[in-house]
Amino acid sequence: MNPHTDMLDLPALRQLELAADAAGLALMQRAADSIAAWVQKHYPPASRILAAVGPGNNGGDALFAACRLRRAGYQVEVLLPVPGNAAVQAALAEWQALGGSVRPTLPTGISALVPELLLDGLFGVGLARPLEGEWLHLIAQLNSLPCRKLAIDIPSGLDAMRGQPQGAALQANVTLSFLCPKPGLYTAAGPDHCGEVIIDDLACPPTLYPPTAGTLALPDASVLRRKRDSHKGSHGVLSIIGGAPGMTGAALLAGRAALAMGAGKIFVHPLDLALTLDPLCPELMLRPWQHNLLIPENHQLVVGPGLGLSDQAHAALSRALLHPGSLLLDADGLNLLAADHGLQQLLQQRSGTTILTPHPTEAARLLDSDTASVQADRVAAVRELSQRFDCVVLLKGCGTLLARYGQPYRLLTRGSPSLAVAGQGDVLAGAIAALLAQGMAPLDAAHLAADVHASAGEHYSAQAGGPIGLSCQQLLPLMTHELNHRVASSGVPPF
Ligand SMILES: NC(=O)C1=CN([C@@H]2O[C@H](COP(=O)(O)OP(=O)(O)OC[C@H]3O[C@@H](n4cnc5c(N)ncnc54)[C@H](OP(=O)(O)O)[C@@H]3O)[C@@H](O)[C@H]2O)[C@@H](O)CC1
Ligand SMILES: [K+]
Repeated sequence: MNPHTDMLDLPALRQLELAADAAGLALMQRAADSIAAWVQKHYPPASRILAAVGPGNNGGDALFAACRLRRAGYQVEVLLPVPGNAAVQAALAEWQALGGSVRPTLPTGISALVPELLLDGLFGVGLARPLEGEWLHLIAQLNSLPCRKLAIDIPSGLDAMRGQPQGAALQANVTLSFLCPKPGLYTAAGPDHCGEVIIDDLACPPTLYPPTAGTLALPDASVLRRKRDSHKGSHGVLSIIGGAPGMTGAALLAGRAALAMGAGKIFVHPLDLALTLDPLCPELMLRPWQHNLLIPENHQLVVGPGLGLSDQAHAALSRALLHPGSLLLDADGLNLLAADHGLQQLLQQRSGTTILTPHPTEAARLLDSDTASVQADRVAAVRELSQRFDCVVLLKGCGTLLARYGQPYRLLTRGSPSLAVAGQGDVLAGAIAALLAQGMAPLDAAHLAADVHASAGEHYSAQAGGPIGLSCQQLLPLMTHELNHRVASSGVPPF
């Protein structure tokens, strides 16, 4: 267990808290120390701080931190809307012994009292249901304060495991989270509510942690290191089936991305018979799809970019599912699969690994569900898909998730809205297949390719001054650069 990258399910997190309590670790005091240390690092003494204290231990963290900050000379106000639990009462006794008072509400029009920093300690991982009534009003009031906001453990109102606001959620600039990362900080609406995320393990010994459920740790890229004594055949072969009339660009983009990510040889089999050359990327070998097309076993096969839903597309997918090597299904490859139990049976009989790369709506079709339900619990959705289809699954969207049944799920912390444009799914499919072709294990290939893709999107935003206007052609060189960098910095450093 690495407490900075590994994640627990909620029952396991509760188990850890109990174990720490039994070991006499006084985690709440450590949490308060951590909050006070962060404030002292960023704000000079005498700064105005407002601590919003909720009814549970999250409130206890905030109020004990308020005591430390008052002692250190800060001007601290405490907002305590309801009487809290025993921990809050203990903190309150200390606060009152220091001469502090509390206010139950925020006055409206509080311009005289605007703090420089809000400590958000209303709710943490104990949020048990959607917020209602006065709590909604209070979150709105706090969000409208023109000051920076530090969320304690998790922005109040945000579901720590799912990343969804429950009625409303605090909009933080920084989130200081304890013991281990929580998936809700990084997926769905989490990143838009958390700001910068800092993990403090509170010096809790790794031996106390229960088994992990998921991880933020990235796969090692050293398997992609190249020998000087290598040739194009050393770097794998892949075939792409897709590119129906009107959608030929999708298959070409997948092929170009595979080239940018280092695949040795790339065949594109468009369903549009008129497409025989990519003039911008003549390295791609275009062989229009025919019903008797035979894909050699050693080819990594991608089916879906621009495939369409025609009878011909269906025939291409049926045949592809018999491919003995690994197979990646994307876009209409997934939509055809979702709509046909016969194809699903063929998938279950496959001997090679299959990777599914749905966006949330495609995932919903595969699960006979709807997009909102998938987004409401993205971790559950990706795990269920990987179990139901016995595949490696990559669920796109903010905080991309990956799962293979029986292994900890993986979660990407990187990403950029620059990638929310046409063609990026095709690029990602080609990129994953390229890493498979070069010998990476399927889950690692999908994970590393997605992270390189996400990082390249971040680099674009930084270079272009914002996320608008990214084309696939602009992204590919950034991906190549990022991948080379990952490989060069992997494994044992060279002399
Ligand atoms: N334990 C430890 O070792 C450590 C814990 N730590 C800290 O504790 C936090 C977890 O504390 P926690 O379990 O007390 O839960 P917390 O988030 O404060 O809220 C629970 C309270 O909220 C209430 N409530 C819930 N939903 C509600 C709603 N919709 N609307 C209104 N009320 C609602 C709920 O009431 P009830 O559901 O019982 O009615 C209960 O009163 C964690 O995030 C971290 O900050 C750290 O110090 C490290 C060590
Ligand atoms: K909070």
